[in-house]
Amino acid sequence: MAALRIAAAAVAAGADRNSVAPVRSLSFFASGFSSYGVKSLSFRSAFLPSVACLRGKFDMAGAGLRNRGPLVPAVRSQTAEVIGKPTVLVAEKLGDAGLQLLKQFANVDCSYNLTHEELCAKISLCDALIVRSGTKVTREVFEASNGRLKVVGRAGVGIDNVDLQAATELGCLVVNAPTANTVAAAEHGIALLAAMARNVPQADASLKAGKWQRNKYTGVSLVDKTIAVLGFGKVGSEVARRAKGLGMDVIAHDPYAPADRARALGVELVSFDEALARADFISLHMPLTPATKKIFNDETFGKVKKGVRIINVARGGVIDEEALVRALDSGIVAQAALDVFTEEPPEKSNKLVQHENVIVTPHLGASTVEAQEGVAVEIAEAVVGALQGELAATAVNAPMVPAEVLTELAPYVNLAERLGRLAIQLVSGGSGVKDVKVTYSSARSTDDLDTRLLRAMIIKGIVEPVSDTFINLVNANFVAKQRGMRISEERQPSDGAIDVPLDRIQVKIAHVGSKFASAISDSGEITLEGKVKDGVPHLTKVGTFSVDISLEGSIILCRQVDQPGMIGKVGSFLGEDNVNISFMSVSRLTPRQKAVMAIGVDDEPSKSVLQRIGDISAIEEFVFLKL
Ligand SMILES: NC(=O)c1ccc[n+]([C@@H]2O[C@H](COP(=O)([O-])OP(=O)(O)OC[C@H]3O[C@@H](n4cnc5c(N)ncnc54)[C@H](O)[C@@H]3O)[C@@H](O)[C@H]2O)c1
Ligand SMILES: O=C(O)[C@H](O)COP(=O)(O)O
Repeated sequence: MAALRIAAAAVAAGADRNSVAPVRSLSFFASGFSSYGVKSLSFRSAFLPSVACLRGKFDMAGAGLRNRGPLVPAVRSQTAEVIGKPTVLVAEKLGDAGLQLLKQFANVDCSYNLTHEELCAKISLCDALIVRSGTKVTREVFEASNGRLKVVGRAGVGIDNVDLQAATELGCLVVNAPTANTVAAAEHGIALLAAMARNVPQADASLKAGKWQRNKYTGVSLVDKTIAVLGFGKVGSEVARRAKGLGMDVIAHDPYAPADRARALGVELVSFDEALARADFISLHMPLTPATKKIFNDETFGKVKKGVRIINVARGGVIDEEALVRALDSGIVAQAALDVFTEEPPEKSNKLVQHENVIVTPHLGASTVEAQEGVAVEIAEAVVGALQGELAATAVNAPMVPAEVLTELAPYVNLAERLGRLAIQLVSGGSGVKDVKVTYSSARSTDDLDTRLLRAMIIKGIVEPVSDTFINLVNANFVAKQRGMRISEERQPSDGAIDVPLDRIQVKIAHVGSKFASAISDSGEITLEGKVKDGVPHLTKVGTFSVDISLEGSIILCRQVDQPGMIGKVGSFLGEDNVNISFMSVSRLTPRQKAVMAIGVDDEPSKSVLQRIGDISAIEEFVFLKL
C-alpha cells in the first residue's frame, strides 16, 4: 500500500512561489504589472473589475483607481501590498489632452529624442511606452525591459517601427491609435496631389528666389484624370472620397477591401496590374509589410502608364527608392510627392529629396493640431485601459474579445485557468506536457462561444506553475507552440441552460503519468472537469470520479478504501493543524471499495499533517494541490 502512496507535499511546481501564486493568476493583461494602488486582492474581485472597466471606460477619480483591482505585482517577489502608480514613458511628443489623461493614472516620463541606448536603459523602469513613428521599438528594447514593459502604445496607425514578434513572445501588448489621424493623412495626400500637379512648392521657391517663371510651372489638371488608390482602408477611402469631389475617376486596388465599401463610394476595385496600367495618378495607402515592401520596383514601374504621378503618404519602404529615381529620370514617372521615406529623416543628399520633379514633406501626414490631440487621447485611453487589465479594442497583437463576451465569460476564465493549474500539478515529474485536449460542453450553437480567452487561460494555468513565463492573451499561443504543446479543442452539445455560455469544461492531458493515479480516466489521460456554480468555479470530476468542490484555496485529493470514519479522521487531523476545510466531497464507484475524497482547504496544511493523512492505512494515494 505504501508503494501506492504518493508523498504529500506541495507540488514542486510552484511550491517556491507561495507569495505570488495567489495573485499572479488573477488578471489577464495585467499579469505582471505593479499593484498600483491596490491594497489587497481577492480572486474574484481581481478579474471582474477589468471587465467592468471595459463597459464603464475610465473612472479616473483617485478612489476609483484604488479599487480597480486587476493589477498584479510586476516583480514576483512583490506582494499586492505595494502602493504606487505605473510608469509610462512617452518617448515622442504627445498631445496635451492625452498627457493629462495619462497623468491621472500614471507617473508620466516625457523623454523625447532618446537614443536607442538611452531607451534601452530606461525601459526596465517603465510599465508602458508610448511612441510615434520615430522610435524603433526593437527586440532589444523588449528584452531590456526585463519583463516590466507590458504595453507599447503607438500614437498613430503604422506599427512597422515596433517588433511585434518580440512583443508577442514576451507577452507585451501593442496597441495603436488607428482612427484619429485618418482624415489628416487623407487631407495631406490631397494637398500633395494638388501641390504636385500645380508645382506649388517649386514655384514658391522660385518666386522667393526672385524669379517669375510662369511658363516653367504650368501644371496638369486633376479633373477627369484617373487616380488609383492602392490600399483602400481608412486613409485610402477618405482620399478616394475627396478625389471624387475633385472630379477624378477613382479606381482602387486592395486585396482585402470589401467590394460594397468601394461601390458605396463609386470606386471601382481592380487588380494591381490594371490599376498601374490605367492610372494617371497613383496614391499609396497600404501598410508596410513583408508583402508590400518595395512593391514599387523596376518591374512595377515597367507596368505603369508613362508620365504617371505618384503620391506616397503611407510608408517609404513600399517604394524601392532607387528604382523610383530611375523611373523619374527616364520620364516613366513624371512627378512624385513623398511624405515618407525608407530612412527617416533621409540624408540631405537623398536623390529623391533633391529631385526637381519630386516634392517632399517630413512625414507630416498625421501632423495637424486636431489629429495629434485625437491620437493622444486615443492612445492614452488604450494604454490606461491595458494597464488596468482591459482587453484593448485597438490591440495589434492580441485577439479582441468584445466587452459583453468578456463579462459573460469571466467566471469561466477563472475556471479554465484553475483546471489547467490543477491538471499540471497532477502530472508526474519529468513528463513533458505535449497533448492537451479541451472539451467545452455548451447548449449554445458553435458560433456563439468565443473560446480564445478560455484556451489562453488553460495554457496559462498549465504553463505558469512550471515555468517563469508570464502568460497572457498576447503570448499564450506562442508559448504553447514554443513548448511543443498541442491544444486541441472540441465542442460538445449539452442539454444545459441556454442562458449560460458553458455547461462544463473538461481538460485532459494525454501521454503523461500522474502523481494521483485516480486522476487518469479510462481513456488513459489525466482528466479534470469543472463547472461554474453561482459564479464560482467548481471541480466536478477527477478521472472517472465525480466530486464537487469549489475551486478556492487549495485541494487535497485522496483515494481510499470506502469505509466509515475516513472523513472524520482526515478532518480531525486538519483541524488539529488549524486548517479550515471549505468544501468536502466523496465519490465512490462501488460501496466499500474505492472512493475519492476531495477536500478544499483555506490554509496550507503542514508537512507533518499531510504525512499523518498519508499514513492512514485506508488511504491508498493522495496529493495536495495549490490553486
Ligand atoms: N504619412 C502619415 O503621417 C500617415 C498617417 C496615417 C497613416 N499612414 C499610413 O498609411 C497607411 C494606411 O493607413 P490606414 O489607417 O488607412 O490603414 P488601414 O489598415 O485602414 O488600411 C490599409 C489598407 O491597405 C490594404 N492592403 C494591405 N496590403 C495591401 C496590398 N498589398 N495592396 C493593396 N492594399 C493592401 C489593407 O487591406 C487595408 O485595407 C499605413 O501604412 C499608415 O501607417 C501614414
Ligand atoms: O502611421 C501613422 O499613423 C503615421 O505615419 C503617423 O506617424 P507619426 O505619428 O509619426 O506622425
